[in-house]
Amino acid sequence: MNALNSTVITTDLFTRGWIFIRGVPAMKFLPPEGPPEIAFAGRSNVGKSSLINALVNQKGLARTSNTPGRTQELNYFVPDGFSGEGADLPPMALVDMPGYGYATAPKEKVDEWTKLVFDYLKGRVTLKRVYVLIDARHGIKAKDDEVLSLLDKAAVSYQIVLTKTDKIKVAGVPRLIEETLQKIKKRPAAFPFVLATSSEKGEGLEELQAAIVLAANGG
Ligand SMILES: Nc1nc2c(ncn2[C@@H]2O[C@H](COP(=O)(O)OP(=O)(O)OP(=O)(O)O)[C@@H](O)[C@H]2O)c(=O)[nH]1
Ligand SMILES: [Mg+2]
Repeated sequence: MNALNSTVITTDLFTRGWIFIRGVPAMKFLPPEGPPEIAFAGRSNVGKSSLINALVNQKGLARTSNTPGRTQELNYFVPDGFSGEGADLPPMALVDMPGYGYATAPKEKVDEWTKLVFDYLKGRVTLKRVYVLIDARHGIKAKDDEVLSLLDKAAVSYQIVLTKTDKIKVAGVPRLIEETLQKIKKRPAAFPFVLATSSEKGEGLEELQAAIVLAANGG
């Protein structure tokens, strides 16, 4: 184990500036496996890019849009201040993913990036945790179930994060968490806690930051 690997990651990391380092349009363009990667997956428009921006408190970092299909590559974000040369690697990377399900883009392109999402999720050694985002208004859909099954099969640790909780009644949140937990309780790779967030209102972000830090530290 070198000095870098023994560095303990803390939530202070989220108060630094973060930068975009690479957009990956196909598996062969992935960076060499190194720092732990934490990925954000979910249906198009569920709020993946917005959640990354909210986590690092930088509105324009990941591009967001009302039109589903905004993110079309695996976009890598890391804390600033690491050269990436030699042992000076960032302690972790957040990976924003294209959405699955539907998108305002030609079918060929959508098929291409859906394949990229699935290949990355099942085949990346340094992928430490996947946050699967579920819109609080819609709950788990068939396409989400497909992704959860893939992650179970590949034994990739994942946790469900409800998004856009500001769009439902406050009283509905605990009920939705409970319903979602019931749906995933038999899934072997699912973390048995469901997080509820609103990027818009800044809710649930500290819990998610703490969870990410634990995952990146290998916990
Ligand atoms: N009300 C509300 N709107 C949100 C929230 N998070 C995201 N949105 C909106 O939802 C839309 C989609 O957000 P994105 O972050 O671009 O979603 P995405 O999952 O990255 O979408 P793709 O890259 O297209 O797959 C945007 O119009 C956001 O402003 C939230 O917490 N509350
Ligand atoms: Mg996006």
